[in-house]
Amino acid sequence: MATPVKVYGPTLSTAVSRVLACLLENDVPFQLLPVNMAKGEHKKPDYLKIQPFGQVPAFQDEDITLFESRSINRYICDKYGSQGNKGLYGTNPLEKASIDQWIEAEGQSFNLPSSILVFQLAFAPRMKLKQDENLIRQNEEKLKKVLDVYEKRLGDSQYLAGDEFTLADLSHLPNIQYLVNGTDRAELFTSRKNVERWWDEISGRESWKKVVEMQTSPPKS
Ligand SMILES: N[C@@H](CCC(=O)N[C@@H](CS)C(=O)NCC(=O)O)C(=O)O
Repeated sequence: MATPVKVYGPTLSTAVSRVLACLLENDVPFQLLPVNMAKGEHKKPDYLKIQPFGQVPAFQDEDITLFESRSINRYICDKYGSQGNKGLYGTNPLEKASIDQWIEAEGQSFNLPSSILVFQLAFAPRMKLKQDENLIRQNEEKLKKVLDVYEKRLGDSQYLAGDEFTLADLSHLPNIQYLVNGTDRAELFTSRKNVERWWDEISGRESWKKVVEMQTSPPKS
């Protein structure tokens, strides 16, 4: 049997959970390796050898090491796509270009305001840090503008890159999960009817439900 791929980092990390969702979609066996971020393990020389920016996740498959969750996911689909969900990263250049376009939209437009809100609204209170109301307001406005674009797009097609669930939709799951279920800002999504329908569909996938289960009851290490 092939050696399981390795994912380094905690399941609560949005970038780690993005990779886990992709592995589960593709039925790829994996081993999760803990990185204790509270103790700064992600900045230690041994870890920096596999993730030079000192962030999670890092990923290993046989003798290759990768970082950047969205690139890792493209690799997983290219290599393992035939084991599980074949359509996640398209089957021809045009499909791939459309999926890439929406993965970029997620990475370049959606991710920054949404991850600032996740940190400020979900993590800061848990960490007993003071919230920055200005930053929250500014990023809420930015996110609303992005979601207005999504609302229009999702009125024309079932998913972002067309009528199939793809890596582009999957990439959004971690931040929306926190905003809808871990803050009082769910309305950003539920007040937009196409976005709400889309969120219900993508968050209802078995793969994502498993990731959320892993986040709420992480395996004992
Ligand atoms: N673009 C990277 C972002 C990774 C990232 O920001 N990871 C966070 C946790 S979700 C982290 O490691 N933060 C600690 C740090 O930046 O020092 C990816 O998608 O993999």
